[in-house]
Amino acid sequence: MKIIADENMPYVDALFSGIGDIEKVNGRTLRADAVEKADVLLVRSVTKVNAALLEKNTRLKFVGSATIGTDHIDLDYLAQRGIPFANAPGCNATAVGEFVFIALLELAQRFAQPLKNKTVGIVGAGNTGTAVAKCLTAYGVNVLLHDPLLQKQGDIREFVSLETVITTCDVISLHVPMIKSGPYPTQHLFDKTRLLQLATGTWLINCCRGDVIDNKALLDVKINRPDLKLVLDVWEGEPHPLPELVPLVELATPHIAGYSLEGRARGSLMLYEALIKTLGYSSDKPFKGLLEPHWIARMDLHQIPNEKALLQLVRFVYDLRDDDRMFRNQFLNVNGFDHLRKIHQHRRELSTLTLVNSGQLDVNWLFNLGFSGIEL
Ligand SMILES: NC(=O)C1=CN([C@@H]2O[C@H](COP(=O)(O)OP(=O)(O)OC[C@H]3O[C@@H](n4cnc5c(N)ncnc54)[C@H](O)[C@@H]3O)[C@@H](O)[C@H]2O)C=CC1
Ligand SMILES: O=C(O)C(=O)[C@H](O)COP(=O)(O)O
Repeated sequence: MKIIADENMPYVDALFSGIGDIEKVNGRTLRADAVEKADVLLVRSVTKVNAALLEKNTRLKFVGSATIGTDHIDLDYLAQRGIPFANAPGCNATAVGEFVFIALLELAQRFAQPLKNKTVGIVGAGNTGTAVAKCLTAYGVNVLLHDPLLQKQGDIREFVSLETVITTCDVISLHVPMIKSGPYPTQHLFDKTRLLQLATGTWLINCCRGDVIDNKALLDVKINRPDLKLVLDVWEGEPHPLPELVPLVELATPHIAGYSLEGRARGSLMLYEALIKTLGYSSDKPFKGLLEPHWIARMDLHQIPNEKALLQLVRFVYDLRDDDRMFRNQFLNVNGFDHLRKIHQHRRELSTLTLVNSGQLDVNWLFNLGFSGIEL
């Protein structure tokens, strides 16, 4: 069996080598000739899987995408050809949740505006939006959710309108899929009109898809609104973001909000499990066996951390400023964006740091936030 896998998908050898011969490819430049002989195709968000890519292939038994987003997959075409498909919903939710939380702690310190006093509006309350809400709620931040689809489906959480989010929230974090049509499209959901409605001093975060914000309009608005603070992990026109926009963004990263090692390992493992189910085999790969232990084992807590100390604590695990710095140095290089994504190996989740509570401190909120904990 021939397995063609994106070279940026970790743990492919550990998981799939017993199933077939693996060929690793650049997913961004993948073309029909290269997948002609594939029995299994494993992709990431940069590969458009459609009739043009698969026209020469008559043997494909499975397509997997190690992502939650499926906007790069022609699902109707796969269904029409009877090719089983799986993606990896939720694999990177914790990573995105922690990324947004850490970004907000960074902005709070930078602008001396405590995060605790802010109201955060989350647009799209699925896997990643819920993970952001979990971190913020654990820390005691007020959160408002907007998700008309979940609201209609009877989700018991409280929801507000998009207008309420835009006009009343101090922070807005976007977590919707890329949808071009239908009753709730998200392409340019934040167009010039909505961007102009943002309240003074709003912090706007986009970790879902670049096209959810009209980036040209954002540039125009931001030039005249220094009060707006932006965190962008995703960009229109990836891998070539608008060059004038990047310097105006507080924290700028190359679509890596979901790139914890744990999140990426979960994505590969979910595809492995879906493939062996499709083939009728049984699973024998434990998640824990895939990951290397983290270099920080445990840390003693002697007092309850304030917001500044909390930021120092999370920076031990993941310092978002490193990714921001590398991005600013590289984004103008032709392959800079993709290069940074390819070499991204340095991020773990908060659970890799065990906090030892030897002083009977009231720190359950830290464990709810994601750190591992031991009570002595
Ligand atoms: N930057 C990164 O590394 C990552 C980006 N993503 C992107 O984020 C998106 C969301 O991821 P998940 O939360 O895991 O997906 P999800 O499918 O679990 O949640 C998306 C939510 O958005 C809601 N939604 C859809 N249209 C909406 C609209 N017009 N207004 C408000 N809510 C709407 C849906 O009802 C759903 O609850 C993905 O589709 C993907 O494009 C996801 C993971 C990592
Ligand atoms: O899950 C998604 O959807 C994402 O956007 C991934 O986190 C990142 O996508 P890749 O480009 O690495 O597949």
